[in-house]
Amino acid sequence: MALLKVDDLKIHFPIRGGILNRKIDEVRAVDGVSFEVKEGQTYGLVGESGSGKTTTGKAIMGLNSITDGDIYFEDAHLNAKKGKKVDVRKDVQMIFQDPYSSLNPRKRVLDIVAEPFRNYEKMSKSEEKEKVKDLLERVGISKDSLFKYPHEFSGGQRQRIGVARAIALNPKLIIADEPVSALDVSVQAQVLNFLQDIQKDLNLTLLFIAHDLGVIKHMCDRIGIMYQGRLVEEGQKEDIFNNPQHIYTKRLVAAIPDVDPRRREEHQRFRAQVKEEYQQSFYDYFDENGMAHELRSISDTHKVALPERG
Ligand SMILES: Nc1ncnc2c1ncn2[C@@H]1O[C@H](COP(=O)(O)OP(=O)(O)OP(=O)(O)O)[C@@H](O)[C@H]1O
Repeated sequence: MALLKVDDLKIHFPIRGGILNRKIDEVRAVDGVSFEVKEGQTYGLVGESGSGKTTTGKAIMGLNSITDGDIYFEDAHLNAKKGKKVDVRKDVQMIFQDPYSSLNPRKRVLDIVAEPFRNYEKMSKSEEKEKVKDLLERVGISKDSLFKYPHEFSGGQRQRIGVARAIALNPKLIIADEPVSALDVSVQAQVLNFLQDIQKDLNLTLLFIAHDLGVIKHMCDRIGIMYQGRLVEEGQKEDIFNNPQHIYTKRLVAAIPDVDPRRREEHQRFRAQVKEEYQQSFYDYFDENGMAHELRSISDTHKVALPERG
C-alpha cells in the first residue's frame, strides 16, 4: 500500500516587480509531479540544484502552500480544501541537509531532542531525560551528552542528533533532504549506513532527497528524477541505472565516475553514446539559452550548459 501519494503537485512562486510590486512572472518550482512511496520503501528524489526536490519535501510537511494537485498520507488528503485539517506532523518528520544550522546552537541536546514530544506527551522531567537518553543511545550518541550544545559535536554526530529528534515521535515517514551532502566524504557512508539501520529497526519509510546519484543508488529502491520542476523519469533502481530512458537521466548516469574496473569499457561506451545523443537531441529539448522548451518561465537558475552546435 502507498503510504504517501503525490498527485500532479504544482507549486508556483510569484515573481513580483515594478513599483506596484505586481506579479510579473512565476517560478514553477514544482510543475505536475506525481509519485507514490510504499510502506517500508526508500524512494529517492534526485536532480540538480533548483529542480524542485526540497519544495516537494516541504509541501509534504505542510511547509509550502500548494498551487495545485493533491497529497495523500495513508488515506488522509493532506491538502483538502474542505473538512478538518489533517495533522501529520507526528507521522512525518524531516532531516535537513545542514546539521550545523538545523540544530539550535543555544539549546542543549536534551531540549533539542525532547522538543517534538513536549508538544504531544506530558511527562515528568526525569521521564523526559530517560526518553532522550534512550533516543541518543539508539543513534549512537553517548547518553552523557544531555547537557552539551551542538557545537561540541562533529558534523556526523550532529546529524545523528537530528535523527534522534526526528524519530522521537515514532514517525512513519522521514523526509531526508540531502542529509549527508554537508558532511565530509569520510563520514558520509557511516551516516548513510546508520540511516539504513535505523530505517530497518523502526520500520520507517524514507523519502530521500539528493543531487548525488551515487548516494541515491546506495540508499533507494525506487527513484524519481527531477528536472526543472518535473519528474522526467521514474522507476525501480535497477531500471534507472541499467536502462535510463530520458536524456537527462542518461546524462546523470553517464556522469557517475566508474569505480568498477570490470565495467570501465562499457561505461565509457555508454558515456560516448549519451554525449552524441545529447548533442543531437539538444535543440529538441532546449532553446538557445539552455531552457527547456515547455518550461521557459522557470527562473534562470535552471539554465543548463550548452553543447557545441553539431
Ligand atoms: N519561497 C520561494 N520563493 C521563490 N522561489 C522559490 C522559493 N523556494 C524555492 N524557490 C525556487 O524554486 C526552485 C526549486 O527550488 P528547490 O529548493 O525546491 O530545489 P532543489 O532541487 O531542492 O535544489 P537545492 O538542492 O539547491 O535545494 C528554485 O528555482 C528556487 O529558487
